[in-house]
Amino acid sequence: MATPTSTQDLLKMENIPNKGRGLIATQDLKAGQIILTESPLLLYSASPLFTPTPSPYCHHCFRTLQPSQTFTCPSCSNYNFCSQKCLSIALNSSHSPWTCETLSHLQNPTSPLLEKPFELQVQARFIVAAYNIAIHTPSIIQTILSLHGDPNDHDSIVDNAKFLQSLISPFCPPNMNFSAELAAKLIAKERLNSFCLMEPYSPKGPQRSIKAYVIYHKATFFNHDCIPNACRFDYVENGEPGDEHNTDIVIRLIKDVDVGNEICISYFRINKDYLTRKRILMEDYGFTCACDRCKIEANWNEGENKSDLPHVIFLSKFVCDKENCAGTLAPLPPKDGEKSNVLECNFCGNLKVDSSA
Ligand SMILES: C[S@@+](CC[C@H](N)C(=O)[O-])C[C@H]1O[C@@H](n2cnc3c(N)ncnc32)[C@H](O)[C@@H]1O
Repeated sequence: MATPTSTQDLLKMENIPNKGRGLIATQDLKAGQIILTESPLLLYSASPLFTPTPSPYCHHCFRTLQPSQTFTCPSCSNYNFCSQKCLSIALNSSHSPWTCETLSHLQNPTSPLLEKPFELQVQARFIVAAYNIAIHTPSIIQTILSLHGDPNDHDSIVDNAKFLQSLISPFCPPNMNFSAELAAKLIAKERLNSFCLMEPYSPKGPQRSIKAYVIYHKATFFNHDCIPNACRFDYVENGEPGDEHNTDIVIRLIKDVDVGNEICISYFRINKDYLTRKRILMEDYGFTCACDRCKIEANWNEGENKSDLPHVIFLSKFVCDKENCAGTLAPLPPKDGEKSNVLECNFCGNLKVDSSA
């Protein structure tokens, strides 16, 4: 596993034709290079408010809880933490007294959220987390509001915001101007800019589900490409309990990138077929991808020999072939200026020697 190192400012934000803002290389960069390591602006649980079993993850750092070492919120008894340190930090930040009290009301058995879809229950968590940040660090909310996304992007945003605001407003501090309009803007930003922290990989288990959502300030400006030149790693289970850097995002290059070229990630697993990618990108992100791979795949004829196409070669090299994985492989960081011939999977962590390097 690669140890994240500090990253200099290797990226610059620019307007990219037909894509909005994007990130470009400020110098020639090598495959495997870590180009960004960044801590969350906002992090919240993807677990619905009403579930039959408690979440198996620390409610602050999202490491897997060890049953013999669980620390519970002394006020609500609903939330568990992996260590005394995580609990103490959480009580002054992510699980502040305001959050604790508001979530307790929303999770009351008479709560109107009980019968609502899981998606709305998770949105309630997001609004509580965002308002909690607004109370303690208002500048972060201004940053989130400056991101891409508009309440009119999706039919349900305004209605969901009104409903959630009606439930949360009785607990809002009177001096804070929290409103349904603000909630709608926040939901719109969250929809387009959040990353998922996934459950640990298991070769036998079902597809991994999401344990938390995270918004990062700079990483959110990576645009999508179906043949990305970078991919995202996280090391959530690493480090000592209470060390919060485990939720940092690490972006590593898959290929060399020349100065001035845009660096893109894929917004989902790279092995998805053309029609699935097209649908997700339109429904979830509101755009049609015009990358080289999409242009070719949109016009593919049945029976055509595809094995020598650049993106087919790319996929055969950089899609992890471990059972139940299909993560993206990227070289380990270069050492002493030398590129590594070992590829690491960003889902399962498997290491594989690249015999073609
Ligand atoms: C997470 S934001 C990326 C940063 C964004 N470009 C900005 O200006 O803030 C995602 C949005 O960027 C745009 N985007 C990302 N990749 C794109 C692409 N390949 N083609 C067109 N638009 C893209 C879409 O509007 C998408 O909803």
